[in-house]
Amino acid sequence: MSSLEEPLRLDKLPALSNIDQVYRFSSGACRPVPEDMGMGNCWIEGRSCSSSNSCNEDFGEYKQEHVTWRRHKRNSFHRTSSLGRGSVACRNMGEFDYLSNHHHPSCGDNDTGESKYKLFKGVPKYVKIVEVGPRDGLQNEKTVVPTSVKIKLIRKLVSSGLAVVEATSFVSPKWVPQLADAKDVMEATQNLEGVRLPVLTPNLKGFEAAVAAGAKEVAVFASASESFSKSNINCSIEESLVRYRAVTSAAKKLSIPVRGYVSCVVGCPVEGYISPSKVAYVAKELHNMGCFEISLGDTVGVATPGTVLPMLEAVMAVVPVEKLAVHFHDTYGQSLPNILLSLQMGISTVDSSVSGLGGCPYAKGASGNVATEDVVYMLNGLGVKTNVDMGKLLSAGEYISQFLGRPSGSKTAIAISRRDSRECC
Ligand SMILES: CC(C)(COP(=O)([O-])OP(=O)([O-])OC[C@H]1O[C@@H](n2cnc3c(N)ncnc32)[C@H](O)[C@@H]1OP(=O)([O-])[O-])[C@@H](O)C(=O)NCCC(=O)NCCSC(=O)C[C@@](C)(O)CC(=O)[O-]
Repeated sequence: MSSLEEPLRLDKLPALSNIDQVYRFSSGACRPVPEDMGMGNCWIEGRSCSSSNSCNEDFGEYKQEHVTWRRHKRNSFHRTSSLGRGSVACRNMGEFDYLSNHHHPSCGDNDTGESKYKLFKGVPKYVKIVEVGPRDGLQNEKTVVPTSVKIKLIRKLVSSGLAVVEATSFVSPKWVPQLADAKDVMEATQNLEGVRLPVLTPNLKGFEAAVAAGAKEVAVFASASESFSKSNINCSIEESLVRYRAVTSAAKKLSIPVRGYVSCVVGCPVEGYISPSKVAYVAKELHNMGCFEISLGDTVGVATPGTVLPMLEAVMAVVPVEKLAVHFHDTYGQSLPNILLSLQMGISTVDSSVSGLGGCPYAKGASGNVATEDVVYMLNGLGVKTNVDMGKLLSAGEYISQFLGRPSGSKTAIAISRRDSRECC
């Protein structure tokens, strides 16, 4: 038994033998080609690359292709919503713009020969952010958030340029009452343009309800921990894989893309340390059944770069890196270093939650997801594109934090709002 109150002890962590290991994964901004989604239409962004993940080292033209939907143009950092005094609109973004966009050579640049930049070489030029705030963020709130607030939050997030916003879950309302309005949320948002709105489906019943409500993309969620699987979805890992094969096969018939989650990829609230081979097994099964992307979730937020590295190594041995995403909770404040390491290893899809909302109702003690604002700030600082307008993102975070009546969980949002209250008043 391990307690969430204590981080995984050093003696339980696999040794981080050599930072050079990271260089082996410098695959750059490899993106899946459209057919790789397995099901339905999809979009790709980035350079094409071979199945071996070894991108052409000529960091030339960065390609953007869109297949089925309109993309938002990248908005200027200065263009913000028109809120009142002290809010996003009155921000003097000048200094912040410099700090957050100050350019460091990333993988898109020619080698400067400067050793200090070598560590950034594997970092992709574009990172797709999967915003999970409306689902993961709100599923654990004590008070149920009204449907109209959820819909407004989703609209605000979409208007910030986020290309994927996980909208809700079609799970049992007895298990997660906060998302009992999934049908209404989906129906009100399904026609938003320029965005994908996946929803969680734990079984065929949820899948059918999601499709009936207009969902065009779904996600299944397995676990690398037997105990967590039982407490979260009331079945064993193997039973869950049987259910998910039924979902992916039904989805394939309708050309609906399915994302797969693996929870507890480093630690479990009951079992403690989870071995990388267990994570790799579940990830491979999800990939084999047709999931176009596998998101690796540190559900309880205990991971550090020292535990993320061997876990990713094991998973990348069985699932192509361009099909992987990372999903960190920030319980121990390790999300950003974990994300940076993941990027260095070639991963270019990151899950996050506006204002750092979140936590799983079946992972007691776990805190919210890494805040989207903090991820965007770090990526801007690395010179990595996200297509997210920080001003509009801050406005979405401000909106939901005000509604919930508590300060944002994003350090970036807090820093900017403190600075603005000094400068604007
Ligand atoms: C999986 C079940 C449904 C099994 O729940 P169960 O009780 O074992 O299922 P059951 O088949 O015995 O059905 C019980 C009742 O639920 C109904 N039911 C059955 N399925 C559905 C459905 N899809 N939608 C609506 N209702 C459903 C079913 O019709 C029945 O209704 P009753 O006859 O009692 O009135 C339940 O355990 C459940 O809903 N669990 C979801 C828990 C959840 O959402 N957890 C949070 C997800 S977060 C996570 O997993 C981590 C992640 C993804 O964020 C990544 C990370 O952070 O690491």
